[in-house]
Amino acid sequence: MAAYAYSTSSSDIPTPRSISPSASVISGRSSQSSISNKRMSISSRRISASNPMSSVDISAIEEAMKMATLDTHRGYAQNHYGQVQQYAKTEYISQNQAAGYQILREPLWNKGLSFTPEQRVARNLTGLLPHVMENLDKQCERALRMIRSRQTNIDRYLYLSTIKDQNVDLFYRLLIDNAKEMMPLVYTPTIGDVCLQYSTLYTRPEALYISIKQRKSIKTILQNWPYPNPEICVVTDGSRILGLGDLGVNGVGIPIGKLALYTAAAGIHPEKTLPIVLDCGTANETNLKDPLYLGMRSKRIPVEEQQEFMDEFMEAAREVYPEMVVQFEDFESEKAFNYLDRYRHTHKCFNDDIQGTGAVVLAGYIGAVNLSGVPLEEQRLVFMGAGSAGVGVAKQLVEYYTKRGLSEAAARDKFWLVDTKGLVTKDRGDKLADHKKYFARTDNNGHQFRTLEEVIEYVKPSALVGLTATFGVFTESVVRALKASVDAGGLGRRPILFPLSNPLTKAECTFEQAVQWTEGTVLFASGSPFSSFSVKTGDHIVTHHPNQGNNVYVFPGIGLGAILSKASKVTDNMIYTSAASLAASLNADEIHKGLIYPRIERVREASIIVAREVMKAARLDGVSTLPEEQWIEWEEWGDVALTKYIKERIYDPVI
Ligand SMILES: NC(=O)c1ccc[n+]([C@@H]2O[C@H](COP(=O)([O-])OP(=O)(O)OC[C@H]3O[C@@H](n4cnc5c(N)ncnc54)[C@H](O)[C@@H]3O)[C@@H](O)[C@H]2O)c1
Ligand SMILES: O=C(O)C[C@H](O)C(=O)O
Ligand SMILES: [Mg+2]
Repeated sequence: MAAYAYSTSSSDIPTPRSISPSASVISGRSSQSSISNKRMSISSRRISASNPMSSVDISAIEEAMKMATLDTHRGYAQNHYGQVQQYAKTEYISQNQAAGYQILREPLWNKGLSFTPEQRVARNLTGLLPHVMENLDKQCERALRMIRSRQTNIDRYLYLSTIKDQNVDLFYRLLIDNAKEMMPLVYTPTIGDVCLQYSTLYTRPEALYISIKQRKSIKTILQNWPYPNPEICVVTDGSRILGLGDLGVNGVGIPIGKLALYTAAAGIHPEKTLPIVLDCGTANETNLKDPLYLGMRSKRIPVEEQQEFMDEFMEAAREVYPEMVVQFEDFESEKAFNYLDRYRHTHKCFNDDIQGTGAVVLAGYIGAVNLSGVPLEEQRLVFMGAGSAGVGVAKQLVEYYTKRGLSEAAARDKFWLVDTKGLVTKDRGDKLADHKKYFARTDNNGHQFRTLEEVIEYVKPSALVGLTATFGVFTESVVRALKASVDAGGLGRRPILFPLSNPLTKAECTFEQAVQWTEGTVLFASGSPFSSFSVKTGDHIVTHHPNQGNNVYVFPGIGLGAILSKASKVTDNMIYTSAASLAASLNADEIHKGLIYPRIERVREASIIVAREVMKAARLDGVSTLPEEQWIEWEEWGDVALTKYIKERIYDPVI
């Protein structure tokens, strides 16, 4: 648990500093007295010390609130502090109420109806809340009823955001306990719609917004974040948001959503998460014409200028928050590859779309191959889409094959990548983007294959992966051709079909289509969630269960593992291990149902396994900076001890 000491010597603005270097700053279930509570207890101590009768004098409140809020973020704190003063000085509101009211207004302090009678008295909350005391489960029941009564998913999202703005514990309890229902609201697909309308839906800031015009102030802006020492940052420039293209600053919904899942799925304390959007202009004409658009109203800056901006951002981030892991998200492919190559050896960072997607699809592929009846070495894979995700996934799978004994050339030969111009070949006649060159085929004898049907006819694949951001490109004839090519011998071999594009409106085909067109034999995973469905055949009802092949199964565990192992960088092996451990995390029921990923309700359990194995990989690669004695102890006690260590450090709101 985090421990903080406040230096009061040189300035009236105390600065927090960790006094427990070996302890993680992720707060745990056992630590309901997280940093914010710590601040409050400091506040309360000072208040009661200054007045044993607990009638509070205004200067004590002022000082307490300074202690509570001025420690990290001046603008934010001054705002809070200003409000306290304002309330405290208002004729109709007593000084005691001011302190209590402030607690209820701070989403990280507010425990809603969970405050005990003692806490209500001690914190001047008496009468500010209805009489009942309710645990979080009860409060979730109320919230669920409200959410379910809303007509649209955007309305549900907005309701959830209101809860997040008021009571962080309640928001995360809801998300953790109702992952299947809530995740599609705070993440894909709803978050796609939210991003499209972000500038209209906007009510309050939830991220750092750094524009190219603020290049000289990046450090100051980072320091302005109200919570101390973030451990994980998700940053985008909004240039390729899901499959929706360039949304500019409106893309900030993605870092916000991903970080909500860092907390829900991996227990990273919400105070330790930092969403950032870099505003480099946008190519999106709709946004540029929208009078409410919140970003810079100008065209995207040139790639070179953004490179410099990015260098400055990465440098500033490392200087201001040296422990923070940076996750690159939804940068258009050229930048995605460049930034990953440029910073991966010098900064604690990884790219979710390239590496996270690579890992999650590898995990699903391992499971699917086991069920397919086609041995691993006989598999032939066609990828529709050769962008950051397509190439990232194909490379991860090549690594898997090489680890299983194939030469790199033989492994690479198993992949046929297709883009808008057809099969990617060396002699296609167009200038191939750098990231595609590795997979460009040379065995096509000068013939070019322009359509997916032609490619399937030529390759006879056993697996078809879609990362095109284009709805419906897996047509009936394509899927039927895939099935025919896999099971030409009538041996009951099953096709692997992964339409992975997000959100649902961009999926290459639907789950029902895939089942129908393959007579129920498909091994299916999609990026956004489809529902199970049942069909009656004769007396039998058969229920088909889809899989969600989304990087949410790995990025939270990769980030948590990197943080807890205090990794100096994120290595390829850490990413690879996340895939292998996810593939091994299915329970008996999931295996029995023929699933290839754990059910989404178990994403938190899976993330802990992934984090544990990522930590071990960090250690093996020599990038964990934890003390050696710690590792020796875990080696002695094994996974149980390491799992316990992780569980003790993760956020799990209770009461
Ligand atoms: N499931 C997941 O976890 C996950 C992870 C990352 C990305 N994605 C999704 O993958 C999609 C692509 O992401 P990206 O970063 O690779 O984008 P990208 O823009 O870098 O790549 C898209 C690729 O698809 C090709 N393409 C587009 N339309 C096509 C068509 N009709 N036929 C053939 N090829 C076509 C393009 O030429 C390009 O190679 C997005 O929808 C994104 O949401 C899903
Ligand atoms: O955001 C997601 O749901 C997955 C992925 O990172 C994407 O870009 O589509
Ligand atoms: Mg993404």
